[in-house]
Amino acid sequence: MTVPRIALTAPVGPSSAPLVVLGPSLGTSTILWEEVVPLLAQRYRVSAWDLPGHGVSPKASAPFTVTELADAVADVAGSEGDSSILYAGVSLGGAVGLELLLAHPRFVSAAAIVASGAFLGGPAPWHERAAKVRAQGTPSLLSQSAGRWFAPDSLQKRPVIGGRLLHSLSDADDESYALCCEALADYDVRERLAEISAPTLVLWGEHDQVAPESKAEEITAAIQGSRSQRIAEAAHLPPAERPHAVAEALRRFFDSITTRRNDA
Ligand SMILES: O=C(O)CCC(=O)CC(=O)O
Repeated sequence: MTVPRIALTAPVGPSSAPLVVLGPSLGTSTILWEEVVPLLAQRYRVSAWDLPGHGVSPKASAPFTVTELADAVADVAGSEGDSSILYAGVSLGGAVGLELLLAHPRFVSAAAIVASGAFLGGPAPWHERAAKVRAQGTPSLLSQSAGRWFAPDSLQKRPVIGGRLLHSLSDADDESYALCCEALADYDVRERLAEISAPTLVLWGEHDQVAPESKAEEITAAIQGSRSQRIAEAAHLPPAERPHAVAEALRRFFDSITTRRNDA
């Protein structure tokens, strides 16, 4: 395994504000968070990262684990000079969030896990998807992914961002996408959730079939003090489908951490 390389956008927001780092779901890019960033940047410095071979991150050519992706995020976010960060990630980006809380508990002071879970299906479906992408490319996933990503009305209501996200998928590097699938094949932190003590918020889309409410409940049942919140009219990509609802939930959550810190 080799540590994958990822790119982080330059932070936007007040220069002395706490840093919020936002992570993508598989097949998407920083576009996923584009409408949330300005809403959070009123109070936070906000950066987003791209998966290997997606958006502007370099392609991957060797296997990596979700833990190693989390190490890469901690490494690039650490180069911003903050002693700790706040984090939110969607699906694979949420899995990275749980790994960050486990492996970098001093650096990640709170995380929001969005449309994700402690286990995302296991080896068989991910190896199957990796093989399909290596044989036929990411464009072969478009219609099925669109069906899973968006709630019934989301694409009609938000065709521009929906279309751009689907372009992120067809533009993603095939081998990097396949390597992300293989990282998810081996991902399972269910037995380790109770080790997490940092504040954790779980957001789930009411129409999400990839990470439904049961996955959110599995996390909140195991992490003491964590809580979950449903995002209505969203499926697997709530930040793009309901940016204001997601930004509001994140802002309340992060404000509760930073207020506590300021009062201490
Ligand atoms: O979104 C992820 O990071 C993993 C789940 C997934 O692949 C969703 C999809 O494309 O159908």
